[in-house]
Amino acid sequence: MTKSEPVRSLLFQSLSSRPNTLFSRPICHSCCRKLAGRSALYARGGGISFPTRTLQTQALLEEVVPFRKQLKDEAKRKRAALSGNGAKKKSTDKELISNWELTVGIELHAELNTAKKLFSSAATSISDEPNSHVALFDAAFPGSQPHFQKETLLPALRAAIALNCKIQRRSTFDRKHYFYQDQPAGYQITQYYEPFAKDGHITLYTHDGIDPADAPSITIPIKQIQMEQDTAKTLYQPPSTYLLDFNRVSHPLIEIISMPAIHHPATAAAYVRKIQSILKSVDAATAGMEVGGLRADVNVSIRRRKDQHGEDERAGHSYSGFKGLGQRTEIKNLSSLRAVSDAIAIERSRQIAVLESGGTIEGETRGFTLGSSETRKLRSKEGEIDYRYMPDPDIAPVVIGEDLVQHLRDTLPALPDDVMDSLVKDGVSMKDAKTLLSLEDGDRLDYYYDVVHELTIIFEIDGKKPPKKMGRIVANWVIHELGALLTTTESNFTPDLVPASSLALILEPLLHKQITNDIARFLFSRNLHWAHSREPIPSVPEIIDAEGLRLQSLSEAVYEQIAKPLLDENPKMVKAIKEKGQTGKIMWFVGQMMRGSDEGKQGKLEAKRAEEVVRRLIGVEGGKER
Ligand SMILES: Nc1ncnc2c1ncn2[C@@H]1O[C@H](COP(=O)(O)OP(=O)(O)OP(=O)(O)O)[C@@H](O)[C@H]1O
Ligand SMILES: [Mg+2]
Ligand SMILES: [Mg+2]
Repeated sequence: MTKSEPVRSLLFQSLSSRPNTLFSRPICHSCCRKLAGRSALYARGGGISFPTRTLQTQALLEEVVPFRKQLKDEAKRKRAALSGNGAKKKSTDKELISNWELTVGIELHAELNTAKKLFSSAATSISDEPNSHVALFDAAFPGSQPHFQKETLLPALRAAIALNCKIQRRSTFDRKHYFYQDQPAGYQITQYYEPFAKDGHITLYTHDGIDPADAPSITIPIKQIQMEQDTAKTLYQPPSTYLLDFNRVSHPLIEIISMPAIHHPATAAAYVRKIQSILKSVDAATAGMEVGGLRADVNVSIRRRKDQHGEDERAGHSYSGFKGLGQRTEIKNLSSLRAVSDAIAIERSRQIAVLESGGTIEGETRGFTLGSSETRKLRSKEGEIDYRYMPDPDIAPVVIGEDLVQHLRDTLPALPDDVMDSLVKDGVSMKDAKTLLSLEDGDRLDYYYDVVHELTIIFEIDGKKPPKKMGRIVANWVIHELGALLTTTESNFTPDLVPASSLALILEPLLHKQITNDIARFLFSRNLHWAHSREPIPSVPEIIDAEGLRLQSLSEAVYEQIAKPLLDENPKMVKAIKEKGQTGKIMWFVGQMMRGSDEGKQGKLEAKRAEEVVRRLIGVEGGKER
């Protein structure tokens, strides 16, 4: 919003006036980003660049190998060293891992889906021109005051309710002090002493991708959720330039803190994935990990398994009632599910190696780059800054009424678990239900519902009951048939590619066996073609009628003509069915009819009628209603 000169010159000053030597110690959450005294800094506002490189930095730059390259080279070297004795190492690793119990606690930072920033009326934006939405307070202009934007509470509350937290009637904001170039005030406003939500939990199931050892489900307690400000975004321009985009400064965040109750890397990733989908489903946070909308800090410790060495062998650390934990290290700022599980597994191996060789684990903050074979020390506990938390004197306590909480509870959108249950009830397989929930951030699921809705209306108008397998068939088309078509036409999914109403008009005659699968596919691809060519589209029923695509129901005689030769060729099977009552073999004949005949291949045969004919010809009546 404010594009005024004072703010721009402030951005310039706030960077250039700070001695660069301070950067040699990266501080706090998003800070473990590679800066460490190596970079030139620029703040760019509205297309203007302000060079702010200090003399010290200039001197350093001359001899510096870019940090990212150093990491890559190191990882390459490590991988090469490991590859020589890979197989043997893997089996010893497994043995060692089984002696130690891993414990993980996760801090998740999610950008809330709000129009305004946390303490100013500047707009939140992730794609606008850099530094175009910066209020005086966001840039820490002296004398500027925070104005808490109450609306930002709503998505935070929806998230907390969805994560089963107790909403605190009164919460407060505190200052967490640290210095870094992406934090203009020199402190971050967060909720340290009295967060707005506590004591939540989520349950993860096998289909969420948890480790088999946690099957069939595991409940992870959430200690608390707090609101806080985001920091500026640092844009790295190799080899040594860092640009700062202050649009992100003070974007409202929630930090979701889990208890140390996760014991497997896969479960940790499943936890993050599930929280991401819950936040999306209640419209609390929409931006995914790939754009930095969700960032994870993982805390990792290990302890010897109880059954081998007894209670007293256990380490003596504790956290919020969880006792006997090992010393934790914290790996900051992970931005993909893969990075979460890899970093944990790699850090576990490192800690095991240290303890097995008689060493001790130091409390450290570490970093991890995806693809690397190791976590990397950023700073030790002693080097840790004292955040000097203090209540923010400029922000009044937040008081949340029970009526608001109840209203949000009553109007909360369906959560992923509920959606999954209802899809499965509609006949969708668990696998397809999961796929629907995950594709295009839920857009494919919305498309599925639109198609089902359109079909329901068609059936209502026709005065018919929707067939039981409608959900399964729609899911199949929305996922697999559409997926194949998108691949062959190299298109990306959008809901208007083949409008839901058109797909419903294709599926209605298919469900009634009035057209074959092949014809339905043909109609589907024709619709997609029209969508691309932007020609006027004839309606689906018009094409079916104009081109005579509707199936005429085949006579009993045709079914018999297909079945009889099969029965004649397989007298032993017929005997087994007739004399030994092996009726399961009837479906073998049905399968042969459906797959082996021209009519079957064209989708003109109905399995149920084929079964009836086979039973009648063999003389075995009955059969399950399908
Ligand atoms: N011994 C341990 N092993 C594994 N995880 C732990 C251990 N002790 C604490 N944790 C986890 O570490 C996290 C601590 O987060 P919290 O925000 O309370 O503190 P912090 O990391 O010191 O603060 P911040 O990083 O926000 O400045 C929690 O998720 C908790 O479950
Ligand atoms: Mg924390
Ligand atoms: Mg932490």
